[in-house]
Amino acid sequence: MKHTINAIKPVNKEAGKRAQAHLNRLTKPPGSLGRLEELAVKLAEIAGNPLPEAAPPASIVFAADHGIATEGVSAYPQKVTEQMVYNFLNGGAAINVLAKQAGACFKLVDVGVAADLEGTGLIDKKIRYGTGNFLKEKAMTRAEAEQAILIGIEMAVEAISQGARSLILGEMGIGNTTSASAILAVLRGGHIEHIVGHGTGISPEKRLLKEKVIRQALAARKPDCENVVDILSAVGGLEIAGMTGAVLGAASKQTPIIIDGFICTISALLAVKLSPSVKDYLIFSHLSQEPGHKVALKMLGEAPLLDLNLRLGEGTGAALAYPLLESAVRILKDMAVFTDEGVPALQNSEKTYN
Ligand SMILES: O=C(O)c1ccc[n+]([C@@H]2O[C@H](COP(=O)([O-])O)[C@@H](O)[C@H]2O)c1
Ligand SMILES: Cc1cc2nc[nH]c2cc1C
Repeated sequence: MKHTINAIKPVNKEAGKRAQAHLNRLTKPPGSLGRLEELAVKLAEIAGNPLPEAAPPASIVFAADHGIATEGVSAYPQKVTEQMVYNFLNGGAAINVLAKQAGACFKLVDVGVAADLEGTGLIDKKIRYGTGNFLKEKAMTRAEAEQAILIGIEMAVEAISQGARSLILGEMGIGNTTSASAILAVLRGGHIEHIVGHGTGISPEKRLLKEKVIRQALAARKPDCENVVDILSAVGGLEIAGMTGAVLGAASKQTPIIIDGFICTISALLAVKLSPSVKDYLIFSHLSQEPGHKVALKMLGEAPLLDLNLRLGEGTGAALAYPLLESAVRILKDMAVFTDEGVPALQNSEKTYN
């Protein structure tokens, strides 16, 4: 992990300036493509190249179970994590559809599902059969948390070595909004009412129970808010740690990583805590309905690209935002520039896309 963190460099601001200068010469009023221009500059900074690439993307979903689910904090039973893994492997989940549309290769990584799984395409990196119920015991050992981060690094680096030029990050784990909310509460301090939400769709009464469970668990576990591995081992999730690793791995390889909803953003927050330079490699796709997401994004000083009332996870919001990266790249590469004579003939581009 140290080796990867040391390999994370600040992004290349000079390449971003060159991209911005190019954007300003394109046949449009300066700045008129708004946030798409910001995205183009960001991609140039990440790649260290004013003409960056985003294609092809790879979609990586980390799956794991949560002992805290037995406290009745989710609308669904733990078994659904396993059922959804088979759905992912059969290509029937929302992320399969959206990753295919984005032209992404899809990877499903089991870091801690509480069942023995088998199937074509499954990447078996199981560390344990779900976390411990962190109301009663630590979620995992520090060694397990570190191992999950290392697996995440390995998965991201492998996808990039196989040709991915951007990553679409996602997760699956019944109960993981409770874990993510607990982590956010540790990092942020203060009251938790505004960060605990309805997850998969729990009732107002269950949401109050969820709040109580988190409050009691934090009082019992007392994680060190300055230590990412300690936080993960106290109240974390194996897939949350895996995604933190994937973020570190992508940043170490100067590759943009598209962050999905609430749980994924909490993983990103942990990665930024480990290495502040990571932040400039992250693209926040959408605003989740989970209230803690707004809080976490504010801590990072980030505004997501989309707001579609999503709360599914799996990387669906990240996959939906991916085409915007490709649009930013194509604007940089394919638009005509103003000449001394004014607007050039508009049929200037010979490039076509299928
Ligand atoms: O991505 C989000 O913002 C998001 C918000 C709410 C729920 N989820 C998904 O729903 C599951 C967690 O919800 P819960 O209620 O079981 O804690 C997990 O599999 C997540 O992928 C995801
Ligand atoms: C059906 C279902 C699908 C999911 N995908 C991500 N989290 C999920 C939670 C449930 C319950």
